[in-house]
Amino acid sequence: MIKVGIVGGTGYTGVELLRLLAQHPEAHVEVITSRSEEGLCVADMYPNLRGHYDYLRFSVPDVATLGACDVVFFATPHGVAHALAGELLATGVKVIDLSADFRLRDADEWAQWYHQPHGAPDLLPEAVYGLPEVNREAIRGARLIAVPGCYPTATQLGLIPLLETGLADPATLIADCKSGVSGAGRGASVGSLLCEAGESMKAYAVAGHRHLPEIRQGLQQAAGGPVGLTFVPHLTPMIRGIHATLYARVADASVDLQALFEQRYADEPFVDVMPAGSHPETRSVRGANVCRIAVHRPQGGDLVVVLSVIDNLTKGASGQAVQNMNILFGLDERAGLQQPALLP
Ligand SMILES: NC(=O)C1=CN([C@@H]2O[C@H](COP(=O)(O)OP(=O)(O)OC[C@H]3O[C@@H](n4cnc5c(N)ncnc54)[C@H](OP(=O)(O)O)[C@@H]3O)[C@@H](O)[C@H]2O)C=CC1
Ligand SMILES: CC(=O)N[C@@H](CCC(=O)OP(=O)(O)O)C(=O)O
Repeated sequence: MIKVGIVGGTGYTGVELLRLLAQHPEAHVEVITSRSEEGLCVADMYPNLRGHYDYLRFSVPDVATLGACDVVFFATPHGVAHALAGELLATGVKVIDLSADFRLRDADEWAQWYHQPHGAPDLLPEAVYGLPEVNREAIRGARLIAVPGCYPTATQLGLIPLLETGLADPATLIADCKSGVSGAGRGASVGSLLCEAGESMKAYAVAGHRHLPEIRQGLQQAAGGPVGLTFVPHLTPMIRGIHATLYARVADASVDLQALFEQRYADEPFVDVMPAGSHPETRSVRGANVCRIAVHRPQGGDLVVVLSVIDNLTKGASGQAVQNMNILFGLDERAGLQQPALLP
């Protein structure tokens, strides 16, 4: 059994890790932290987990306790993994970070977007960006994984088949993305109130969102050169889900895009290329570690529209983190992740 520690057990991604790991055949959660709920039984906070973690109580983050685990997930705000990852790695623990702390290769760029100095630039060279569909081999040998963000996962999976093949104009990409409210974390905020977010929809961070450099970094790797990307996130009245509508110019009308996407993801257990003409819904991925994609070329023109949906908490965070753990420890990549979506 893989001994698992989770730092940040009271947030949305922390409890999603617990939900997924409860069914994992090879992993056992030994430590879960919360500074605010120290001593509380996990099942007392989360009744849906009663019967699964009756032995487990929240404890304050402590390197000695976490250091007895085989792998530690960070489900914490930015900066926490910077402070603790180095010490844990030194004790031989593998670290899988769900925050953005190690996603950008460049420490200065990270500091610019996250408005604080990078807390562990010495660890950046060994951090592996945990998008299995691109970096599976590097993940296998890694000690430190940076799990991609939710918008970046949906956007990159939707666009990379067009960029890797050189088909899309890399200078004119557009990602028009909608997120459920849980993307903003479990902390109380006016913008997340039912009466605020439940009856409205809005764009935000149009001038520049911190996922822009992360998405750009991944797309540039796929394109093998610079990309021009417009990324506009929106907050929508649902609790979970990302819907990315992606636009790219593809001049070559002879290419069978459906076949291209099907071939690119033929061996991927968690990317579902839907039949031509499909309109994937976020409800069809709720609770499932899957990205469903549909590719359209309206009126046969040169503007291609890719629709990409994920659950922000599953393929967009905790499910992808468990997928990384499975690869890291040489397990079946699907272990603990094969449940279908909750809704049709
Ligand atoms: N929500 C989402 O859809 C996604 C989130 N992410 C990323 O995952 C991370 C967690 O997100 P989410 O679960 O939504 O966040 P939440 O705000 O819901 O939860 C944060 C957790 O971190 C703990 N925490 C906060 N500050 C510290 C600290 N200084 N030291 C130790 N623990 C701390 C909190 O517990 P306590 O204060 O009790 O210690 C809490 O359990 C974030 O970096 C987020 O950006 C990534 C992809 C998608
Ligand atoms: C709806 C909403 O607020 N979404 C969050 C992004 C989701 C997320 O947590 O991404 P990181 O892991 O990169 O922080 C936001 O826009 O900041």
